[in-house]
Amino acid sequence: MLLWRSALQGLSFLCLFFCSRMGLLLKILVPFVGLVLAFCFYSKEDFNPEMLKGKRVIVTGASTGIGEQMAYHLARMGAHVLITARTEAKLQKVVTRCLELGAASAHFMNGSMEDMALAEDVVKEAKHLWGGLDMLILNHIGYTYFNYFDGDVEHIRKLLEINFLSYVAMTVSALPMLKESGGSILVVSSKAGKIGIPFVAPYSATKFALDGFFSSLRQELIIKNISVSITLCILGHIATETAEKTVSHVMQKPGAPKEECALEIIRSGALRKRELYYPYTAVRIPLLIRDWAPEFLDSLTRNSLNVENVKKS
Ligand SMILES: NC(=O)C1=CN([C@@H]2O[C@H](COP(=O)(O)OP(=O)(O)OC[C@H]3O[C@@H](n4cnc5c(N)ncnc54)[C@H](OP(=O)(O)O)[C@@H]3O)[C@@H](O)[C@H]2O)C=CC1
Ligand SMILES: C[C@H](CCC(=O)NCC(=O)O)[C@H]1CC[C@H]2[C@@H]3C(=O)C[C@@H]4C[C@H](O)CC[C@]4(C)[C@H]3CC[C@]12C
Repeated sequence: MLLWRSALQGLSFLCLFFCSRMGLLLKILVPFVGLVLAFCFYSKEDFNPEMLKGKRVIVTGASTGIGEQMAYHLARMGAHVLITARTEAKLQKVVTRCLELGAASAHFMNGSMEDMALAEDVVKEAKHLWGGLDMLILNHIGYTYFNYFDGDVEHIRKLLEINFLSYVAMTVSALPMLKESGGSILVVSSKAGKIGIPFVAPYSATKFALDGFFSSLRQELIIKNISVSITLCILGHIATETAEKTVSHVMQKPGAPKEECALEIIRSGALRKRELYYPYTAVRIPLLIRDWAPEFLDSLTRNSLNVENVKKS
């Protein structure tokens, strides 16, 4: 089977390479290669929602968007959830809904992840509530603009605190409990954390940092035979309220559904996948092109946006 998959992958790469030169890539081979690779890599392994029953799960950035939907899926699966964000009223509503949906328990802690002490306190609260932790879902992001980089280095520093260093701080605090439970870390990242996308330079820097840190940490856990999985979730455009408000004027297609995205993140973490690509074709194909024809990918990405609608600063 492995030989079969390697042969298919090699054939797919060759097709991509030759047809990218002949300009056929866009119309014929991208869907074909996407299907082939989806067949190779994306078999619906047997995920069972029962896997999450009674599991103790922290979800950050869960007052709205993808994080909110992940909380609801976990509740339906009978997990214990501890959710975080800044807005207490929204968190309270999500907790109430989680209990209605069947969560084994549901609690929240509100505050900004600019504060590393909060990052650590959330993990301490999980220990206090449950005596342990099975899954840490790192999902929150700070506010970012979608425009030409304006030279504001302080914005990048602040975004690194919220989008990257707080993820590291929570991981450091949670690792002892995750080692004990053989648990999982799910790191929500972006296509903008793997390839160059215009108008998101500060945000993209924080997502690339996540890949570097957690991919290195995963290697160390394997070397030390520590059974804690790390799943890096590479997302394309998802139809959350914030994303639609931020980019609807430049996107040529609607975002993917946040509910399905949330379920795929949980599924990939429960199956201890190395990486999740969602939507599969919109994310996996560009990553394959990235290393074979980077300039071609850059032009594809620019052409996918209504660049003229972004005001030049
Ligand atoms: N939507 C998309 O197109 C894509 C999303 N992603 C990733 O998916 C994840 C979720 O995105 P999405 O659901 O769209 O984001 P949303 O903006 O919908 O949600 C962000 C969450 O983070 C919380 N948050 C914001 N600022 C802070 C802060 N300073 N400290 C703590 N929490 C904070 C928000 O709550 P509150 O304001 O109450 O604090 C909210 O719960 C992110 O990691 C994002 O990078 C990746 C690719 C595409
Ligand atoms: C515009 C990006 C997608 C470009 C692309 O893939 N085009 C080809 C195609 O669509 O097939 C978006 C990919 C990632 C998005 C950004 C992100 O990672 C999350 C942020 C979430 C925040 O709430 C709003 C803006 C985001 C920066 C979001 C903007 C759109 C993307 C860059």
